[in-house]
Amino acid sequence: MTEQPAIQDLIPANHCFGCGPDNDLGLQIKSYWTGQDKSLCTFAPQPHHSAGPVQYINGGIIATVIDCHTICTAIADGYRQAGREVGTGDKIWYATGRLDVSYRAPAAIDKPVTLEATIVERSERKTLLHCELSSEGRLCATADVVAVRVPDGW
Ligand SMILES: CC(C)(COP(=O)(O)OP(=O)(O)OC[C@H]1O[C@@H](n2cnc3c(N)ncnc32)[C@H](O)[C@@H]1OP(=O)(O)O)[C@@H](O)C(=O)NCCC(=O)NCCSC(=O)Cc1ccccc1
Repeated sequence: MTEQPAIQDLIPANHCFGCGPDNDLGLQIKSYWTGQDKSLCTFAPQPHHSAGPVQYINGGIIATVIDCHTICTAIADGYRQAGREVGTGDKIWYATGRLDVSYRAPAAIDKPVTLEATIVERSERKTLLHCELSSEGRLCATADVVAVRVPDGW
């Protein structure tokens, strides 16, 4: 799994709070392909990512890691569909058009969460993804995401 480079480490000039290697104060999540249409991310929250109760992860942080894991998966898939390695040739860039998160159970702040994204549908302008976030084997959040292809200069 970790022998392949993280998708985020191949995307050039990414300053995103959730997934940009170029954002020193960001979460810097890393995503990896696990199959043709599936990808995985493991995120270790820090104490300051808590909700009101210190033992659980903040909902916005959960939404952010889901957002970034799925959008980076859509970007990597865009390169795959174009027959290119991520980061080569003209830049392929997607933005979040829709992020629909269901919070099903609280996620512990002191345990890593795993995110599994699946590409459900793709067309020229958009990619639909489903994501499941689990903590200690328990499903804590599910999400459906619309990633929309945007121009290089976006
Ligand atoms: C780009 C877009 C989302 C859509 O542009 P438009 O010109 O309006 O697009 P157009 O009308 O040509 O539709 C094309 C296709 O897409 C569909 N569709 C469109 N919208 C929606 C929707 N809302 N919901 C559902 N579907 C929608 C539409 O039906 C059509 O489908 P079709 O092909 O007919 O089947 C624009 O509204 C925007 O910029 N929003 C702000 C985005 C933003 O700020 N996001 C947060 C920051 S990014 C981030 O944080 C992640 C990140 C991390 C790391 C690195 C990079 C990113």
